[in-house]
Amino acid sequence: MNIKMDSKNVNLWYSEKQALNNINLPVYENKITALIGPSGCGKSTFLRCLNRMNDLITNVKITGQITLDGKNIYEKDVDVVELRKRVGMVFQKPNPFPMTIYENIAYGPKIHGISDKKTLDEIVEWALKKSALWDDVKDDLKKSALKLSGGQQQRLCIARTIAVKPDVILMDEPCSALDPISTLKIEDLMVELKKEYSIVIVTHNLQQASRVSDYTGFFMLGDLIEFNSTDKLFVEPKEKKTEDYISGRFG
Ligand SMILES: Nc1ncnc2c1ncn2[C@@H]1O[C@H](COP(=O)(O)OP(=O)(O)OP(=O)(O)O)[C@@H](O)[C@H]1O
Repeated sequence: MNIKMDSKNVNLWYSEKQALNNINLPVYENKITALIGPSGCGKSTFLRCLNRMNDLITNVKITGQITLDGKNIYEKDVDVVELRKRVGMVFQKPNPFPMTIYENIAYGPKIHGISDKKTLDEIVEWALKKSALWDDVKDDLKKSALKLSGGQQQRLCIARTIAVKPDVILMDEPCSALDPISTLKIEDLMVELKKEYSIVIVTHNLQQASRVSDYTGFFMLGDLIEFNSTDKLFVEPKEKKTEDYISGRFG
């Protein structure tokens, strides 16, 4: 099994406050990795380290190493725009751009230099099909993306992410604003997408982690308490803290 991204001794501080302590966590290729743990334990902070989204926050200090295909993404010569193309992100609240469905998807490829209309049309259709939205919107590509339902908007955001052909997709609680049916659709989509992408998802929903993920990391107070295959972590956790959390004793 190939390691797509790897983290070695990652520490992160927001000003004086340390939010991640010595995190070592692999992201396996074509697998879904779930990050779970109580509120404020550092899941989203760690997720944002994987495509350097924390660079946008002032007074953040990061030490350690995170690699993508063996290359340290924090090295000085790394082009962050190119990195975020390869490691895309889907946020908690669907955040389509206030433009048409078509333009939402074509936006990224255009920024990365594609201007041929036919190629863009093909990318839009491909990305919408991949994210199981094509049938819903194929006759409405010129409609504002903001008119879609919340679940459709989140699938559009996933389509927008894959339109630039990333290697890794980061998802920060992508279903927390959605109803149960839309949630199941996104979960099915993740399982479909892992055939081509490596996925990391932050979730508060333990059932969701156990349903969709192959690997799970359990965080607490900035520490990675346990990382294992999802089956093992949920069925026979090694750590007492993991067992207490997954059995609902705290969090
Ligand atoms: N921009 C920021 N500036 C300062 N501190 C921050 C910032 N973002 C997060 N923190 C702090 O870092 C710690 C980890 O937060 P983080 O959002 O990563 O946790 P989380 O596990 O994702 O939480 P939740 O499940 O509630 O989203 C918390 O104590 C939080 O207050």
